[in-house]
Amino acid sequence: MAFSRVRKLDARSRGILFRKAVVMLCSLLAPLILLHLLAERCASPSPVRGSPRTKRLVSEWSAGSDPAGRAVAGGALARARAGAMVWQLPGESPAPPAPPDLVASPRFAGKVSPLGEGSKKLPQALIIGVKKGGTRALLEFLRVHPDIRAVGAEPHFFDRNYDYGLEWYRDLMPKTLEGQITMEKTPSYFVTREAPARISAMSRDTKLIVVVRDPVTRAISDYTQTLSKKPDIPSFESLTFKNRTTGLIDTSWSAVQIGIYAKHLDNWLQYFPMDQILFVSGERLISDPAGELGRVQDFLGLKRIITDKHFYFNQTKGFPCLKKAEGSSKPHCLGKTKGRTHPNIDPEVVQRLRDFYRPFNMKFYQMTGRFFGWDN
Ligand SMILES: Nc1ncnc2c1ncn2[C@@H]1O[C@H](COP(=O)(O)OS(=O)(=O)O)[C@@H](OP(=O)(O)O)[C@H]1O
Repeated sequence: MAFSRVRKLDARSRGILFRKAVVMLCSLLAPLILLHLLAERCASPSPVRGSPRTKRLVSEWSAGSDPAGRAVAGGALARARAGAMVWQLPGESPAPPAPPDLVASPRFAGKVSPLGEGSKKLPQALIIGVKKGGTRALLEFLRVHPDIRAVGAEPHFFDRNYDYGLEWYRDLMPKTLEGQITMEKTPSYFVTREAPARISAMSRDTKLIVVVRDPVTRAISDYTQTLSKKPDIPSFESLTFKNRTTGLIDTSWSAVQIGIYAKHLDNWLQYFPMDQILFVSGERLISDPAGELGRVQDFLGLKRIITDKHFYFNQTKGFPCLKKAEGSSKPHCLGKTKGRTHPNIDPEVVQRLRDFYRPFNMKFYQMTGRFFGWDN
């Protein structure tokens, strides 16, 4: 009995001793393990937690950008510069790289303040027409110029919104710095009777730009746009004539009316001298955008900054596009409402319209001193 008690006590004390040893060992090892883990965490990059966007931003940042967020070689901007493929459609050749003077655009070299400095001014130049002439393309291309600032939407001030007053109009404008030109485009001005007097009242020095296009194609383009919104309208052929049998053209139909350029121009010449109006060929704006843009920059008294280096021809779109749009590093084509497929029109009707427009076109060539070649 005594022997067994001694043996029991021995076993208990051995157990206590063992537990104490384990506790001591643990308290010695724990800080060591903790130190080791911390050291490892500092040595290797931490996994990025959060949304895919956060992960992308962090990886772009670590791929190369300075602390201010400007990407350096290998970073977001560098990839975007080389990233014409973002816009590429299957089977399409990639957009050529943007010209270096675009990459280091003066726009981002302090001319336009990211802090929104400058003041809103009334436009010094307007794209007044014509509807479906290529006015959006011209404005988008001009906006690449660091000395041009323009409203994206059509203000329709001198036709629909005149009663709101000039202060309302000015307020729509973007802020500009000294030497920059404020612009807007509203193609309906060209055919608005009151527009020349109203624009002249704002400033007699306003420079006017009119993009003109073969009036027959323009009429079909106009009709195509209406058809896309109202598929139930009568055919182009039936809308063209007052009386199809006599072949009398319905000149009150706006699609026909707008193309009588010489008549509308007469109205403008009551208020503006010819040298204050520039006519841009809608056809050449497609076949040689840089050439037409050169003329526009000269007319606006600007340095020829927009050149053929800024454009590439997008085979799928079938139109010239910008290698880099304003304020962006990506290639940019106009949207799908620009460059629609036109319906087939009865060739006899097309010929009848050509005959109708010919004398007005001749007059227009004479007035403008430029032969647009619509009657070849
Ligand atoms: N680069 C480029 N990309 C796409 N489209 C171009 C371009 N240049 C000129 N065009 C022609 O512009 C036509 C539309 O003219 P507008 O912009 O003046 O139309 S609108 O009056 O503002 O609705 C549009 O007419 P449709 O082809 O009938 O759609 C185009 O032919």
